[in-house]
Amino acid sequence: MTSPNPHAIDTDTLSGMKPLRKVVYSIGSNLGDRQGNLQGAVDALRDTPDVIVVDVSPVYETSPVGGPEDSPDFLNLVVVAETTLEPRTLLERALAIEDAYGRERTSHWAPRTLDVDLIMVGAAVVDHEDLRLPHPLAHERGFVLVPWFAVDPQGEVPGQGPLAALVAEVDDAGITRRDDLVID
Ligand SMILES: Nc1ncnc2c1ncn2[C@@H]1O[C@H](COP(=O)(O)OP(=O)(O)OP(=O)(O)O)[C@@H](O)[C@H]1O
Ligand SMILES: Nc1nc2c(c(=O)[nH]1)N=C(CO)CN2
Repeated sequence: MTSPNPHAIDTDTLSGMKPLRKVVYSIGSNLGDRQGNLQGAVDALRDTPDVIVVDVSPVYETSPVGGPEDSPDFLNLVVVAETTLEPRTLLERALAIEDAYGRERTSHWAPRTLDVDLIMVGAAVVDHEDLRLPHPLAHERGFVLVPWFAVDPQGEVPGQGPLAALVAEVDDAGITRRDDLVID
């Protein structure tokens, strides 16, 4: 008779485990204390149960894409994390973090103290009015691709391909790395 394997995990335990998925956030601010707002958002993500922050990109100063003509420049960064949470729970948390930083929902693409967008959650594909994944514009936005590529050169936008190829195509005029602005 063989003795039981002390390292074995029973199948009930395994089937109850939620998969760990990669989640990528794009965070931007173009009003108020822009660096402080980004730092606050990163801290809030780190404080989120079941979200493990793996990488925080450098900060980039970026020209506004869309929005009013007099829109101020943004500071942008990207956070790469791992999570067992569902996309909708992640969205609720992202919106709560925006609200905590005084975000007023005025017009689409209006200047904002804090914008926390979900770019991808594993291989999830969602197409609802209030949640679209992967983010439908991520693959063409330099302010997302450039920071993301800096910390995750092997990354991919699901359905769109490797970051290395996407970043090579994107217009990076108006995107300046700000190593003087450090996020802890
Ligand atoms: N992937 C996503 N991440 C965050 N919000 C999303 C996503 N998909 C849809 N939304 C919805 O978009 C709303 C936010 O609209 P908002 O005006 O802030 O868009 P935006 O961030 O300015 O524009 P864009 O969608 O071009 O990034 C949220 O209330 C949310 O329900
Ligand atoms: N440079 C820049 N432009 C934008 C940004 C942003 O974060 N950075 N966010 C937008 C809506 O999500 C629209 N335009």
